[in-house]
Amino acid sequence: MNRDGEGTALEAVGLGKRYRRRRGPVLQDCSFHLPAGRICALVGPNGTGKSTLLALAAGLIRPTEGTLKVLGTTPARARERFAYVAQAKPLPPQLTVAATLRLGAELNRARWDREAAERIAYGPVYANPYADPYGEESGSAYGDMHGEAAADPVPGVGPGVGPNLVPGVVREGGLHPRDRIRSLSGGQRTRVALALAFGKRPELMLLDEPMADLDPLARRELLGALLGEAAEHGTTIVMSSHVVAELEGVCDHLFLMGGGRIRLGGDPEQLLAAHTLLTGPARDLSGHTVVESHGTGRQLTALIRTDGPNSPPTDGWETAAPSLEELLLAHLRNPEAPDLFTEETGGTGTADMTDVTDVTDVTGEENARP
Ligand SMILES: Nc1ncnc2c1ncn2[C@@H]1O[C@H](COP(=O)(O)OP(=O)(O)OP(=O)(O)O)[C@@H](O)[C@H]1O
Repeated sequence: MNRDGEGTALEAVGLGKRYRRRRGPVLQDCSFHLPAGRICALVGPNGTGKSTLLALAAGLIRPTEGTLKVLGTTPARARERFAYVAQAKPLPPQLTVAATLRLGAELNRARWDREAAERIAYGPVYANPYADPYGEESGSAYGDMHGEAAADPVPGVGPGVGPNLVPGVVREGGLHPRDRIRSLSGGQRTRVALALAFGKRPELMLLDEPMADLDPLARRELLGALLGEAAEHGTTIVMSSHVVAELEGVCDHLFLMGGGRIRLGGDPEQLLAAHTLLTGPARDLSGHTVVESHGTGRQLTALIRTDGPNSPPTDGWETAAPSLEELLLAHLRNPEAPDLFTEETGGTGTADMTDVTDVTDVTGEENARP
């Protein structure tokens, strides 16, 4: 339990991962703490180790150094309690959607939530309240594996629409229980993979770029489902993403990865409140922690830390609160910006938000982008 009486979803201490001896480490001395019940966005440039961190948490690979606890124990011991959706979303191509969900149910007998899984897989497909999405005639997982799909008993309704469905209610891009995995688009596979994750009713969901190949409507629907799940069951969600705009207002926790570690961590509101965006004629910003600055000619835009001992300068600067996108972009542009963690998130050896007194004297000039 942490100081607020919450459990801990993830705890890394001195975590390191190196794939090949001759190559540099992907993660190095990475320490952080994620309280349970948060919806956490994991962001960072390509190749910074987001998938690696999620795979370590899922127990698919082992750390080279340090430890990563999942739900207070090792990933292996926590296996039943978390769900992991990989970027590649490997699913058995020969199975139907219904058989895949049945397999999920068989593998997770103790906790399977059929309704939750079907809600995600089929979305608003069913208008018939008596519909049985598994359809008795759709056969067993074995039958499906061996190509024994049932013939469509509703003549003229069209391919993929079965007897338990009201014709015309399968929305465009929607799934039917008897669709085979191999016939699905990338976004439709994502839907099935997320359905398996939801059906498991996990305490923790580890999602590697879950929204990448979904259309805007499906994104909205599935983000809504994730929020509902987290609110109703206190599920912790960790999801990597490159789409910063969709994270705003959804996540109540943020991890920015870079340089083999978490560079920014904590409640996005608190992280934003610790920064000010300045615009004005270029001049000396020494005495302030400048995260990043860039300018055209004599005009400068700078993101500075405002949680240090110095208040933001007011003389001639226009000041504004940064957006989440501006905060992240500034840190991405300047990998040298000092790390920042809200109090509850920082691991061993990390900066604490209450503790950023070591103000680096950086002028806008020195830190300007070329
Ligand atoms: N199985 C592997 N064997 C060797 N190197 C690997 C392996 N998996 C990842 N890497 C390397 O580790 C680094 C981090 O990769 P990772 O996939 O974790 O990054 P990422 O932040 O998820 O990237 P992206 O945003 O592009 O998905 C990369 O340099 C990658 O080449």
